[in-house]
Amino acid sequence: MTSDEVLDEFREAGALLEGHFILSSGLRSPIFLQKALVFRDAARTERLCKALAAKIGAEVTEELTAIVSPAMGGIIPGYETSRHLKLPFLFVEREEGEFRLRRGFELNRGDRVLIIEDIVTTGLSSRECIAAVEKTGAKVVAEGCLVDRSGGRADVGVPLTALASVTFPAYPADDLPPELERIPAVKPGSRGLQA
Ligand SMILES: O=P(O)(O)OC[C@H]1O[C@H](OP(=O)(O)OP(=O)(O)O)[C@H](O)[C@@H]1O
Ligand SMILES: O=C(O)c1cc(=O)[nH]c(=O)[nH]1
Ligand SMILES: [Mg+2]
Repeated sequence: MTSDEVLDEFREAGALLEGHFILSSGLRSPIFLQKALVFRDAARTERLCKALAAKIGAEVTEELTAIVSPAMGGIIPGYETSRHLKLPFLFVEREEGEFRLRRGFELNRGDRVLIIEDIVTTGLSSRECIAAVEKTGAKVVAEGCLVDRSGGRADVGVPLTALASVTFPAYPADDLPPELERIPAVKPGSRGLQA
């Protein structure tokens, strides 16, 4: 699957949004990939994650024992990719702002983990997820994501396999172009949400 074909899946799902968005990192962007609209279609999700699993199979030669994804966005693609790679699937979720394994999930020193993310922008959420996994003594071997919207510039600290690599603009909040200043900003993601 090419990057254009992956973006077409987002477009067809109505998930390629234009406006003024506050990203998880705090950066602002005129484009947002609303992955939830992709994941509401199981067949579309399967197509994307099957292709991601195949790309990971070709690029990651080291043995893997588990997949871990960061909630919320990573859970559905992580689960679906685990089905194709035939690996156990776990997720980390935020507790007082920090990613942790909960719900009886455990990893140990022998585990060799693949992280699966939905979208990578700055790589901050990926690095936080990797730190949480490594606290258990497990080793993070590689990461896969559906879309790397940094066009390969984000450094997650392990080799990253992106099904699509694209460059979408992102700006610091205090350095917005005039066309964004004019639109009220919305924050679609879950980081910082209060219960
Ligand atoms: O590479 P980054 O700059 O960290 O941005 C990408 C992250 O942002 C989104 O998560 P978000 O925290 O918005 O919450 P969500 O997973 O609930 O959508 C997305 O799911 C990635 O985890
Ligand atoms: O950087 C983000 O927070 C982000 C960007 C994007 O396009 N989609 C998303 O879910 N999160
Ligand atoms: Mg996320």
